[in-house]
Amino acid sequence: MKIIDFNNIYVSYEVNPVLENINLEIEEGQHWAILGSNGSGKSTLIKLLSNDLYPNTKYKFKKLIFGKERWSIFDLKKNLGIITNDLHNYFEKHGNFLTAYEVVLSGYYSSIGVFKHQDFTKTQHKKALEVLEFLEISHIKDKKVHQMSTGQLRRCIIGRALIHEPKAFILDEPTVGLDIKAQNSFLQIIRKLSSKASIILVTHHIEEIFSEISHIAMLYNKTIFKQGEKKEILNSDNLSKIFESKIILEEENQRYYIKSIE
Ligand SMILES: Nc1ncnc2c1ncn2[C@@H]1O[C@H](COP(=O)(O)OP(=O)(O)OP(=O)(O)O)[C@@H](O)[C@H]1O
Repeated sequence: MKIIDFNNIYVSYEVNPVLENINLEIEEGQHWAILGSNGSGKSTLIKLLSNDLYPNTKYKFKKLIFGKERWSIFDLKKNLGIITNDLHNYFEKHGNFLTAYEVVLSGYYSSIGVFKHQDFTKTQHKKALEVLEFLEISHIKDKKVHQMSTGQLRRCIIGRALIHEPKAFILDEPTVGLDIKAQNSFLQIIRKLSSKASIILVTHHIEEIFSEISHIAMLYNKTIFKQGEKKEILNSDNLSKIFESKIILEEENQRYYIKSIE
């Protein structure tokens, strides 16, 4: 089953085209990194996936998510855990009185917080605890959002999606704002998550491409410049092109890093 099956998609903001001729097929079980420089259209691509934006109907296109053309927002969220920093910021602003446990539980109603009229079953409560355990944040169960570190809140937000056991997660620059240690432990959590669901990691940080990532798509010049298996696509030439710099990429123990850039 294909998670994403896109063909000939164009997206414009008002009259300006931002994405052109997007063709992308992502199979269940694969893990992808979507790479692109600032302004290359990564966020736009995510908005397309979350149905916050629609393709330009001037062009004949295919846009299937799990084989379906139409989704209700709620059903889509159950299948596809989309984790953006907008959501993180929203919780910081409007949900800072919530505990870690409540943030996770709120996923059942896709609400910001839990309310008296919302009923949760025993199974749902149990699941919320399991999710906290899996994400290694059981110890902050009763901690409130305003007392949490950035990494802790981000894990809670993943937990909020994880209660639905989605088949795939789309993570938009998930390590923004994390220090080196927090970044590393967060990446370990994402790797753990990759045993449960497909990961689509949207980033411009090469060193975040963990070993389980099997495929790469590179956005450049409003379109997908290259895509395919990591070993074919992730190289100095392709990176130099999309970041418009002379980049030497190195790999050691399945970790990639930029050796030099001019
Ligand atoms: N609401 C909008 N209205 C008009 N143009 C927009 C809008 N949002 C984004 N754009 C433009 O679309 C292009 C792609 O932007 P997008 O945010 O998708 O890039 P990105 O790859 O996510 O960038 P970054 O890495 O900086 O987050 C940019 O040229 C941007 O200026």
